[in-house]
Amino acid sequence: MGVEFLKGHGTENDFVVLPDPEGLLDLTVARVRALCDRRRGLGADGVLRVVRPDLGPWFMDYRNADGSIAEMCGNGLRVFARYLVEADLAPLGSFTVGTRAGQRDVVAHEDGSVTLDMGPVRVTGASAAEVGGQVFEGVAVDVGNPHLACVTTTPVAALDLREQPGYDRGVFPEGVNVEFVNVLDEGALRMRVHERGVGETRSCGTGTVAAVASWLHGTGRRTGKATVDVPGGRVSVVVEQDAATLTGPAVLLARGELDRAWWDAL
Ligand SMILES: N[C@@H](CCC[C@H](N)C(=O)O)C(=O)O
Repeated sequence: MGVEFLKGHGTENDFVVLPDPEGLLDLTVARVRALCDRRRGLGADGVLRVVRPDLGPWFMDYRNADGSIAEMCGNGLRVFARYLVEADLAPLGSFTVGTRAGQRDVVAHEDGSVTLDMGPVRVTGASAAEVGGQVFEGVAVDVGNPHLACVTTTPVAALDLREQPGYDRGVFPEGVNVEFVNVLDEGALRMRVHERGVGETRSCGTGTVAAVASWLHGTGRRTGKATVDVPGGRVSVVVEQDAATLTGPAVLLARGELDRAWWDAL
């Protein structure tokens, strides 16, 4: 028997989903890297292992494409929730999923979109990123995982994000996801992101929440809402005093089996 997989994406942030309810898969760094490689594997920004410890809530075991572990993934959690519903493992509507950042309530809608409780969002201080010699002032934002969200008037489309943006390793010892944000209008943002453990991606759900928190912070507010346009589509974010929600699409596009010999040889 091969290893069951599905492929999905949320605003083109794409994932390999590995159903593994009993936690039997040995998901090594080498296997994650091979799965995510766009030439020698299926290709993805990350892996979502679907496990159910002790028959409690389903748990999203998220890995970045380089094999590193991250606390939370907003786009991945929408895809994860969509998989649970399509596999009849969770109902349409509300249920809870465990993540390394804590339990998250999700609402799977009939149209395929998913709304996530993103937990509390905290702006923890000022910092800066550097791209091509240009310095971008921003703020550190904790969305369960670390972000440096920089609101700028430089058009984000003009940035070369092929390399890791420079950042202060003293502020972000575990690495950081870096967002560049343009304000299009009140409540309408555009964002590009360089993700820790991946590189530039077409979207980052936690990053969009950080972007909205950063924009609000810069205008003297702690709460508010915005749409965020990313290269892969659009999501909606609401930031409240001690909570935030993220709504956006979740797509499953393929399912199949990994060749067992390929998997075992990794
Ligand atoms: N793409 C994700 C974030 C994935 C984790 C991130 N790269 C990290 O290392 O923190 C999202 O949609 O939130």
